[in-house]
Amino acid sequence: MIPTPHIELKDKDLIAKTVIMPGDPLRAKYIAETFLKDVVQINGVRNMFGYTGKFNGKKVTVMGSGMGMPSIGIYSYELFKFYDVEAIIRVGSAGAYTDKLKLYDVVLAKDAWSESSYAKTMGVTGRKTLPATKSLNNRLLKSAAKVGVTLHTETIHSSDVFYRVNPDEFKDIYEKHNAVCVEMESFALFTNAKALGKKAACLLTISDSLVTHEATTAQERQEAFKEMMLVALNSI
Ligand SMILES: O=P(O)(O)O[C@H]1O[C@H](CO)[C@@H](O)[C@H]1O
Ligand SMILES: O=c1cc[nH]c(=O)[nH]1
Repeated sequence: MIPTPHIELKDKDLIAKTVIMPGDPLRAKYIAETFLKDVVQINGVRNMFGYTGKFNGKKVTVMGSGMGMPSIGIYSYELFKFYDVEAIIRVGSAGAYTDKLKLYDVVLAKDAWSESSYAKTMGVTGRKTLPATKSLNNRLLKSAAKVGVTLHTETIHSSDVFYRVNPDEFKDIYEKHNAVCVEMESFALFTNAKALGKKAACLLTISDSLVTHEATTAQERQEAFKEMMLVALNSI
């Protein structure tokens, strides 16, 4: 069934087996322009830009997911199911729930805890915690060691809500679920991987802290996450 409703490409060979997926489509463009050679654009529907190119001679696709679980749910499902993608590595920003994490620290999600009903709705599990794919995480850990980046391998919180009525709720989530930071997509990504027998992982750079209230600018978020991107690219 290609093209799909949200990806316009007719030739699935133009999409690599591994897709690196930031939330922001402009970050996808930046990664393609900065790190890849022989780049072709593979999607522009709804401005959800995707590109395929070569990194160190290896084919890789980078494509935006949009924000939140419904959005990454659509794109990751179409890539896994209809474009024969085997692995998706999300590269995102996250808010720290503990002062042990500093701005620009890089977290590798061991698993994602969520209040979301996404996994239940998909018939995958009623559990609220889903793991990343271990073999893919091991590849990312090896890559990080090679490029000299420290990864904090931890449980993360995948939230349906960015603006909470009670901004202090994060303290409870940190204590009860050991989730060290918050983002908004991994739980759906891990669900789709499990549903379709594929691989998924998530690297996050700390962009702000709910504890200290420090924050990065939008421009910094778009461009300054090079360490995480190099870990993802060198794992391929
Ligand atoms: O930087 P990205 O990948 O978009 O990730 C985080 O940033 C967005 C919120 O600002 C959410 O998508 C959250 O998961
Ligand atoms: O989802 C997110 C991402 C970054 N910072 C937050 O507070 N939440």
